[in-house]
Amino acid sequence: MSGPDLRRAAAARALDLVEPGMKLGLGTGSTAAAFVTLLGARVRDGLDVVGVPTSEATRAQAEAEGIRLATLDEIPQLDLTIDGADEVDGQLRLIKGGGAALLREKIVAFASTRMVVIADAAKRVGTLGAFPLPIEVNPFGRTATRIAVEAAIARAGCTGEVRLRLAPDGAPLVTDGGHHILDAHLGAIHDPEALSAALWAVPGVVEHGLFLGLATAAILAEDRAGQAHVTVLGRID
Ligand SMILES: O=C[C@H](O)[C@H](O)[C@H](O)COP(=O)(O)O
Repeated sequence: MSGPDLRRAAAARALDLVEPGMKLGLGTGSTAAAFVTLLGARVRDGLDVVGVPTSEATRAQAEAEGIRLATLDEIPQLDLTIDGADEVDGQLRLIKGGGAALLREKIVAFASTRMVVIADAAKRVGTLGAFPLPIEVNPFGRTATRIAVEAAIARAGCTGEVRLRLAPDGAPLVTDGGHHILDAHLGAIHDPEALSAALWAVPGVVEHGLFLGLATAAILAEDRAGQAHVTVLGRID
């Protein structure tokens, strides 16, 4: 069973949570895209929902699917956000931002009553940090910010290298919000709360990819004897 099949299985389970009239946060990435595709089919069958996209990429996809969209200024409180993740641990703590959408994703998740993560079960980890932690920074003073970020990481008891994320053309990647991304290759984050607080103390850090206390459930899909098997962590109702 391929990755796309597993992503679709997790997305299909999440679609069961959607009810008519819901205000939805629409995540970013390949798994969230699978959900938007399935949601689009339901909308064309008559389901009435409104979505707030977490990236320009998701906005374009959702528009093409015919999903009614709004901004968080028009709808500041959402019922449910469905989004992917790069890592999820047993306490539903996440690393997100592999697709550089972490800032809007976190704003939308924070504005949602429920955030349900959908992912290939391979994203489940015992300890966060094998996936490089994305840290979104203002381009102004980026080198000074990077040095301060490295010091904050050390203060939080982590070690590793911090690298500027580049776009395919070799220039610094620019997020939807006009910022840059530093990827912290840490290996293991034993105290995510301490690292989050340390990063927040650095001026120039706009957001980081640790999502702590935001996800209410995770739907994880894995291959069992050629069939997609879905496991739910947390409360799905
Ligand atoms: O910035 C991107 C997001 O946080 C994605 O949700 C995350 O990278 C997971 O993406 P995918 O479902 O493609 O693995």
